[in-house]
Amino acid sequence: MLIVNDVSKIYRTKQRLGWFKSEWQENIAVNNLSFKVEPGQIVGLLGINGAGKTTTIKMCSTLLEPSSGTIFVDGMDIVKNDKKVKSIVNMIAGGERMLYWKLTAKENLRYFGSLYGLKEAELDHRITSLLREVGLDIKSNIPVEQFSKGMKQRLQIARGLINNPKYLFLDEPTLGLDASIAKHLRNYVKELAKEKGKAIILTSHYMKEVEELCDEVLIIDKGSLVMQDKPERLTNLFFKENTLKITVSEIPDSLHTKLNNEISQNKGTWQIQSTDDDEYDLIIKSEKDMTNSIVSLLAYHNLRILNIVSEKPSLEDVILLMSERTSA
Ligand SMILES: Nc1ncnc2c1ncn2[C@@H]1O[C@H](COP(=O)(O)OP(=O)(O)OP(=O)(O)O)[C@@H](O)[C@H]1O
Repeated sequence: MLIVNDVSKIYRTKQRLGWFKSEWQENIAVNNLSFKVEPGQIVGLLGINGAGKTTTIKMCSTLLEPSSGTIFVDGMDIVKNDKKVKSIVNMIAGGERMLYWKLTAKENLRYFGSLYGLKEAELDHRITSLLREVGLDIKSNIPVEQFSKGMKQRLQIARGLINNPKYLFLDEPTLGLDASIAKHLRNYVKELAKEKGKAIILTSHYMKEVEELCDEVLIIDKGSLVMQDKPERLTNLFFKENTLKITVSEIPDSLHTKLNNEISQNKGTWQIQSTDDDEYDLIIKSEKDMTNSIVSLLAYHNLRILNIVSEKPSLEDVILLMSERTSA
């Protein structure tokens, strides 16, 4: 099990105040954070930019030392037993970092594998099976600079698995990938947890990914935990509400009572906003999709509908809302 207990990380940076003056500034990136991840579990770590996700993942994967608090992996303190812990954890970041472009896929894996002190025969065996698992076996001798984005990302996955880690930290693993490759990768991540028993922490900006993969979600803001729950609960809490925006050329006052009756019957709220083009946006928030009934009402009163947009909040909206609530 991974146990993060009351962990904080403070970055100290030197700030220049003039030609001869500078002072140290402290930035609390992670603030008294505690959580656990069990084998076979996928935990989503969510938060707005700068919330402290990468710092948390870097500490769990021994790349950074906590300023205070403890992190235990399989009963080992990551600071006191960093060598042993390093051999059973790994981190995979989205994008195109952490690979040597001039080296082939095989050479990259050989290099990263050698850092874990794996024996030649074991390394050979692992490289061959990993390249097959990520579908790069026939491309294994091609320099990475000739790979597509999806191929590079698949190689990143193989690199992250080269030491057969029990604990895997995935930082935006599907960033920039097209839909089909991302889907394939999600299935693979699920398999790693559910069939191979790996404990996984995942950061992602995609709600679909979080819903599909995570057993539990942690939302952090300014380094502190603001919510910990099942992803379905997150969806139920925040994604119930539809926002319907109907743009019309006018809304006569006489229609207000009828709109109010219709919308309040459905426990919704509404407002009218005038636009720069001398038009009006009727904005309705309700759990039930009211598109049909409102369009019928407006059409019955001969109002010209110029545009209709119906949307649910995005993951970004939910995280922002959580952050706003905690700073209020
Ligand atoms: N090396 C560093 N030195 C100083 N401050 C840092 C350093 N790395 C991160 N920070 C600061 O720590 C805070 C948390 O950063 P972190 O990268 O962990 O956030 P994040 O949630 O991963 O953000 P993003 O979604 O943008 O990747 C931010 O305020 C950031 O500016």
